[in-house]
Amino acid sequence: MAMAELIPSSSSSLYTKTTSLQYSSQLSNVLSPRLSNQRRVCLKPRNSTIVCSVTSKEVQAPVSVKTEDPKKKPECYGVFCLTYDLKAEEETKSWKKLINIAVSGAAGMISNHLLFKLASGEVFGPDQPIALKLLGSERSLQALEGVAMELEDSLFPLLREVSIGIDPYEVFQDVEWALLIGAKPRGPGMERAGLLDINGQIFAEQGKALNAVASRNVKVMVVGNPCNTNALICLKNAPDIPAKNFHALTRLDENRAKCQLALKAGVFYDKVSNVTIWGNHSTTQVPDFLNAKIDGLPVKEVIKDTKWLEEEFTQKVQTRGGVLIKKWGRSSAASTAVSIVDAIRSLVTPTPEGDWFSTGVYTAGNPYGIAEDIVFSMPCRSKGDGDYELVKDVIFDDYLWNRIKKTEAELLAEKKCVAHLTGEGIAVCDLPGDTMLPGEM
Ligand SMILES: NC(=O)c1ccc[n+]([C@@H]2O[C@H](COP(=O)([O-])OP(=O)(O)OC[C@H]3O[C@@H](n4cnc5c(N)ncnc54)[C@H](O)[C@@H]3O)[C@@H](O)[C@H]2O)c1
Repeated sequence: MAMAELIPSSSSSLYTKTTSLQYSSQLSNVLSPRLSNQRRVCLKPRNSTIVCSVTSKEVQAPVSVKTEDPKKKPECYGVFCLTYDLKAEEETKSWKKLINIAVSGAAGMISNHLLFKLASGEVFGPDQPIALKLLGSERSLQALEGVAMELEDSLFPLLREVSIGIDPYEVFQDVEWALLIGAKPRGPGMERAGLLDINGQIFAEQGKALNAVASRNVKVMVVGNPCNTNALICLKNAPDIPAKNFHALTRLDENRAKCQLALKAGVFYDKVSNVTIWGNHSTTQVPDFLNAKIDGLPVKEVIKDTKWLEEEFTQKVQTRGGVLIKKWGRSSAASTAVSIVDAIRSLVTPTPEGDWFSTGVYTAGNPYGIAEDIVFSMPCRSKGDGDYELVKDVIFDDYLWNRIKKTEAELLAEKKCVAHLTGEGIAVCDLPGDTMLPGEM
């Protein structure tokens, strides 16, 4: 028999808490309305509290979720306010322990693709139940509710909890993964330095929040641009979390590079491996064709057109995002979400023998001679435990090394621009040219 209580929180608002109920036998009912003898009703009068109620033959219990003061505890949403006896479910289905995943910018375009992939089991596997903690901005709070409604209506069996909020200190509580997508786009006439500052502040605050309330082994994937330097700011503000746990997303660039190499070689893209993106997620990024392979052979043995590799290929990958915006009228969202999935899966599944993947990571003790104390995309391998190691057996030639130095110089300059956000003194911003982010015009 199910029961629900309406519990006043310490503040003026009310939160729904359905307490440790004998809900396990009714789980499938909730997830599968065809079988259900329950009915859930949610009402949100204009400018007021969302009121949900669950009714069944046995239960008539009001369930309430407030929205009045957005700076409060993250809300459980609708059907996700019901709690179930997960233990019984785990026993029957051999499910793993629930993991908490925070997604910021959850009402944005990338998240609109990503959240449904996460909830479907495509990312963490069909035996991994998840809780989604959605962080939005004040402006996007209502849209966040819309996202939560779509998640409800999708009836994902693995999605056990959804909560929404705008305070990272609330939303990041106990999270094991933090996918930091939310950021401000560069407005017309805004300098890159301005973007670094405005978004840097977001990531400084979120770093502090992660440090205060997240799992001590949280893995952080920074997507919001400029993502390398945002990741640096974030990790500097989270001193109690290993710096190694922070990533800047460069997997989309790797995927784009693989596609272009496949196209030129006339092979299907699954034949392309060992592609590294070195450096910054900007137009100084270096897609490495020297170490990449096609069908197990060095790219340069398959594509003999060095001019194409050095000029066209490199430039195509670097500017792909901008070209796509011109065609689409908006920046890449679906392929970015796919690349976030790829990036996470690369950390939670063992890397195939002989291959590697690119991710922007903290350069502490790197074997290549790249400047320390920045976030730089490099080749990595993982045992599938969420951790990674840098690949040692890569080669460099003058072309590759000169390009790496250029992207390194950009990241060192960006770092100086945000010194006020990393606790390293006064910011001095002298960027070597106003490079575009791949997602910009
Ligand atoms: N690293 C990459 O490969 C890559 C690729 C594409 C886009 N991006 C970047 O990802 C970011 C998001 O892109 P999008 O297309 O989803 O943008 P979007 O504008 O559709 O969504 C961004 C969302 O973030 C929210 N937001 C803003 N500030 C926030 C904050 N402080 N906390 C939480 N949420 C906040 C906004 O309200 C909005 O809903 C951008 O910075 C974009 O440049 C990175």
